[in-house]
Amino acid sequence: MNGAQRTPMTPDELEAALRQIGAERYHSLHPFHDRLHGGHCTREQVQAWALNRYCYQSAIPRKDAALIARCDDRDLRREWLHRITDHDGLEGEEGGIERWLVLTDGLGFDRDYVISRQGALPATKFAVEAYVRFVAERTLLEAVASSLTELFAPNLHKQRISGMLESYDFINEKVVAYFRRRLDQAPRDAGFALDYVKRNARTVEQQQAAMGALTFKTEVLWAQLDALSYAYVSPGIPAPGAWRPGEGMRAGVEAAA
Ligand SMILES: O=C(O)c1cc(C(=O)O)c2c(n1)C(=O)C(=O)c1cc(C(=O)O)[nH]c1-2
Repeated sequence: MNGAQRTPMTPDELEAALRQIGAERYHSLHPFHDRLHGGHCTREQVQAWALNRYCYQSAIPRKDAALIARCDDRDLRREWLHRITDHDGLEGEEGGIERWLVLTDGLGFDRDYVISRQGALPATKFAVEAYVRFVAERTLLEAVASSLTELFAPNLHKQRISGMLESYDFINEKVVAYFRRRLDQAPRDAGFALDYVKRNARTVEQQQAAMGALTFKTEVLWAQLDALSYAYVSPGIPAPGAWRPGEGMRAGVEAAA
């Protein structure tokens, strides 16, 4: 389980090692999440979080397309494909990105402003693009393993749904629909990815690469919350050009807020 290890772990030992990475590093541990779920964010801080997270959401289908583009295995491509439509939607069936925009609508944002990503923090953009590039450039095993943070997402989403509904009068069932839907989607996707990694990471090197990919991904998520905290909590200095409270709202929303 460390750099000196010479004998590969069994698949179940590998799973335990991957879960340990989540237990130690997943962004559920970030103080921004306590603040968000515990009702201690201002409306502006919730707005900043949702605006920045749109960048992540909207890049996920590009990341999944990058994985498919380099995959010779037809079964894996078929299995991975629904991840794209889960986010982009299908004719007559809205996807996760639309549900995320319902959340930003509920927070008063103008959709074009959100979609333009012009107000996102530089660190958000860099972290998200690093994830897309990682998946495009590293081995397929690492690309699949980097999605394994989703193993840990459902607990976080459950806390988020109940915490935010309870704590904020500007959050309602309609705007948390994104997270309710992920409660079914994420375990299915993470279960498949975990099984793939357990079957394909057989050597010490492959197992270390899979663990490294998951660690990298926890850093992609953590860096986004660090940046958000610096810009909008303390010291509260958004980068030049990044969103400032009141910007990017739909006409008339500011007066009602
Ligand atoms: O709210 C969250 O904390 C959170 C985390 C993650 C994750 O762990 O990567 C994802 C999501 N949400 C999510 O909604 C989502 O669609 C998603 C896709 C992926 C991925 O790596 O393919 N992660 C996540």
